[in-house]
Amino acid sequence: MIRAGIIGSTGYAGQELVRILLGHKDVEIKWYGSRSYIDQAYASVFQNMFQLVPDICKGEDLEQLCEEVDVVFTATPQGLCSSLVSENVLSKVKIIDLSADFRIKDVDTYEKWYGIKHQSPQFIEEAVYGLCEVNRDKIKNARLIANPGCYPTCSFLSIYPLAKAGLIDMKSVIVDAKSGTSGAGRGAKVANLYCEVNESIKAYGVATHRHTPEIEEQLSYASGQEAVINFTPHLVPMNRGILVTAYANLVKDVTEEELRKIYEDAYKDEQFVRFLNAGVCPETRWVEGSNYVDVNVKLDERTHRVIMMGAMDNLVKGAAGQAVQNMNLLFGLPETEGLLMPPVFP
Ligand SMILES: NC(=O)C1=CN([C@@H]2O[C@H](COP(=O)(O)OP(=O)(O)OC[C@H]3O[C@@H](n4cnc5c(N)ncnc54)[C@H](OP(=O)(O)O)[C@@H]3O)[C@@H](O)[C@H]2O)C=CC1
Ligand SMILES: CC(=O)N[C@@H](CCC(=O)OP(=O)(O)O)C(=O)O
Repeated sequence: MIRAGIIGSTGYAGQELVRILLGHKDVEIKWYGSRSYIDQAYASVFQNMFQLVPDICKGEDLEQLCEEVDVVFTATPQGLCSSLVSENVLSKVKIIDLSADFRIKDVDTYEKWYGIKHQSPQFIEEAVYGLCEVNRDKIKNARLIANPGCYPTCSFLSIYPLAKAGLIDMKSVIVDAKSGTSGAGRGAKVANLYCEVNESIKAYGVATHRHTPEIEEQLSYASGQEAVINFTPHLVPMNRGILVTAYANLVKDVTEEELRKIYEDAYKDEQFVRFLNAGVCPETRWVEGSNYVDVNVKLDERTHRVIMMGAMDNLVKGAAGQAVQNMNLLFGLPETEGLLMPPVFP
């Protein structure tokens, strides 16, 4: 059995990790980490876990946790994981960090977009960006995984096949993205109150959102060119889900059939990326509660642009599901273990 600890188990991403790991036959959760609910029953925080989780919440103590578990998930705010990780910790356990601390290779870029000082830049180079579909082999031997961001996962997987094929102008990419409010976390904020969010939709972080450099970096690796994108996220009145509609200029003439063949080839062996039939647009409701990303592509001959679409559950493939996918790779398990639950509907 793999012994797991979750720092931040009482957040939205953390509680989703608990739900997924409880259904994983090779994992036992040993540590339900919290800041606000120390010594309280986990099931008193999340009543859906009544009679399923008898454990109490514990404070964050990575040095002690290292002695008790094989893998630690940090589902905590930006800056916490980088303030805890050390050579001693990494010599004892695998760390899967759901925050952005180790996603961006250039520390100045991280500090500029996140507005905080990085606490352990010495581990950035070694950290592996945990996008399993692209970095599978590197992930298997890693000690420290930077679990990708939610918007970046959906944006990148929607665009990746054409970026890799060199068919789009990497300075023309526009990503229009929408997220349910669980993406903003469980902490109380006026902007996320029911009356502020319900029956409304708004853009936010326009031209300044911190996921912009993460998406650009990964698209640059995939295409071998410098990617410069416009990324505009929107908050929509639903609990879960991310929808991406991305646009780019084609750099050469191509048919819709050729575009579709590129996607088919890119994703034919990927269990969690579903390339939809022609004409079907991804919808968040068809992936909710699952680790699937649905993608599709459409050629607009009139404008000589391509439209790339994706839908995914921000808490599953965008956070906890992807973290478990990474854990499976780290421990030599089938990548899909514990993750094949079908989407829920309605
Ligand atoms: N929500 C999402 O869709 C996604 C989130 N992520 C990332 O996952 C991480 C968690 O996000 P999310 O679950 O939304 O956030 P939440 O605000 O819902 O949860 C934050 C968690 O971190 C704990 N925490 C906060 N400060 C500390 C601290 N100083 N020491 C120990 N624990 C602390 C909180 O504990 P307590 O509740 O007990 O105070 C809580 O369990 C973030 O880095 C986020 O960027 C990544 C992808 C998607
Ligand atoms: C709706 C909403 O507010 N979403 C969050 C992104 C989700 C998140 O937690 O960020 P990471 O994926 O980088 O971890 C935001 O825009 O800041």
